[in-house]
Amino acid sequence: MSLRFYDTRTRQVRDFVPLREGCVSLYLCGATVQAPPHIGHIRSGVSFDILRRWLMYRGYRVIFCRNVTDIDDKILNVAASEGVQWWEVSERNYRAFAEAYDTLGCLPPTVEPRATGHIPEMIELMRRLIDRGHAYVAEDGSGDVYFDVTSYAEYGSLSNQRLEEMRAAEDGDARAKRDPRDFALWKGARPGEPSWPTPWGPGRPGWHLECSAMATKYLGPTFDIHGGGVDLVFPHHENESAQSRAAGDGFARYWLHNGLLTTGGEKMSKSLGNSLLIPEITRRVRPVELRYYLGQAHYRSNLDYSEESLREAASAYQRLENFLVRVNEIAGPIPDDVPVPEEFAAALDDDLGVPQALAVAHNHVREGNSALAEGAKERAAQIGARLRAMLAVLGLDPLSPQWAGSDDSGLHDVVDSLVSVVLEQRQEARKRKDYATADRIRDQLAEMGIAVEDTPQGPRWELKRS
Ligand SMILES: Nc1ncnc2c1ncn2[C@@H]1O[C@H](COP(=O)(O)OP(=O)(O)OP(=O)(O)O)[C@@H](O)[C@H]1O
Ligand SMILES: [Zn+2]
Repeated sequence: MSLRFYDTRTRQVRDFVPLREGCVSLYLCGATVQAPPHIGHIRSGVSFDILRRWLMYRGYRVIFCRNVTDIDDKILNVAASEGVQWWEVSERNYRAFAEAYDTLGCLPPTVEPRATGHIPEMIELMRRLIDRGHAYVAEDGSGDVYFDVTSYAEYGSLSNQRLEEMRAAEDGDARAKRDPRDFALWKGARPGEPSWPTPWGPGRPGWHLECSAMATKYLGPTFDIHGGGVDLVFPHHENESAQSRAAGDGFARYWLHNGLLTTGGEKMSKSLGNSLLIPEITRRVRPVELRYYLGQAHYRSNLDYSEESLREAASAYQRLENFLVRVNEIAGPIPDDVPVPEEFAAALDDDLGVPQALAVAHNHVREGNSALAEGAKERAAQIGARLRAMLAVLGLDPLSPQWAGSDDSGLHDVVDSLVSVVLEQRQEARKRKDYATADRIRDQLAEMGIAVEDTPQGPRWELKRS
C-alpha cells in the first residue's frame, strides 16, 4: 500500500510521491529561541522525528532542514529586560532546544540554519518579489518592506480563507502599509536594535521571509514536505507560501501540521505562562517515557496534558520495555534487524497512524507474555524481535544505545547483585516456612520501589516508578 499524508493545502489525505525518487526533502519550522523549550515544542519535534524515521524505514534518504529563528521581537524584548545582548538570549536557548531534542531522541537535522546567517538569501527573495510587483518598500522612510497581499490571487489558499474575511496583519506600522493585511517581509532598523544592510536601508528580517529563504536555499525552489504546528498555518505558513510562490518558486508540495499540546484545552505557550519545561517532566518520568507520551497520540490530534495521562503513558511504555527485557534475559540478545509486521507498516503508511501502530505493538506484548508463561521461549523471542523493530521505528527501542542504561549508567548491575542477595535470603526464609520474614523482605523492597514477582524460573524484580 502506498504512503499517504493529510495535506493541509488540499484538506485531504493524498498519496505521497516525492519529487526525486528515493529522496525526501523535509522542512520543519523550528524554534524561536526566546526561551527554553516546553513540551509542546518538543511534541512537534517528536512528531516529525517519527515521520522522518518512517520515511527512512521505507527506504528514503531524508534531507531534513529545521531552522532556528535567532532574531525576533520576542528575543529583543527578553534581552532588553535582562540587560544582555540579543545573541546571548538566542545562544542560550538554542542550546536548551538542542539538548531537549537530544534528550528526547530526535535525530539531529541534516542542516539547522539560523535566520541571521541567511540575510543575502532574504534580500534576493525580496528583490524578486519587488521586481514582480508583489512587494514594496514603505514610503514613510522606515525601511520596512511589505508583501502586497492583493497582488497575489492565491493568498489565503493554504489556510482556506478568503482575502475579504482576513484581519489586519499584526506586524509593522499600519500607516506604512498599502493594505492592513499586507505583512512585513523586512523591518526597517529602529534605534538601538540590531540591523543588517540592504539596498533599501538597514533592518532585520520578518519571521515569514526567513523560512522561505532558508527552505529554498537548502531544499530547492520546490521541495516535498513542509511541517510545523497547526498554530502556524496562518499567518506564518500562508505567508511563507505566498512569498515563495509569488516569487516564482513551487515551494512545498505537501503541508503537514502537528496538533497542539494543550493544558485545560489551551495551547501550551510561553506567552500564556502555562509552559512545562523538559527538566520538570524528566524529573517525574524518564525521557523515553516522555517521548512515548508525546508520540503516542495521532500527530494531528491535540493532546491535553495531565499528570495522570503522563503516568499512564509511562506505564504503557514500561509494559513494552519489561517484556523486551524479560525476553532478553530468558532467550538471549534480541536481533534488531527483522522487518516490522505488515499491520504496523500499514498503520504508519496511512498518515502516520501511530495509535494503531502502537496497538499492534501492545498486542505483541500480550501474545509474548502468554508465550513466556507457557515456556515457549522460541516464540517469545520471535515476538520480541518484531516488537523491537517496531519500537526502533518510533525511536523507542529500550535496548538501543540511546535508551539502554540511560536510567542508571551501570548502577542496574550493582543493584541487581544486591537485590539477588536479599532475594536469596527471602528464598531461604520461605524454605524454612518463615513466611513472616519472607513477606517482610518483600515489603521492605517494595518500600524502596522494587517489586518482586515469583515466576517458575524463580523470583524476578523490577523498579516500580511511583
Ligand atoms: N503547544 C504546542 N504544541 C505543539 N506544537 C507546538 C506548541 N507550541 C509550539 N509548537 C510548535 O513548535 C515549533 C516551534 O515553535 P515556536 O518557537 O515558533 O513557538 P511559539 O509558538 O512561539 O511558542 P510559544 O507560544 O510558547 O511562545 C513550531 O512548529 C510550533 O508550531
Ligand atoms: Zn517557519
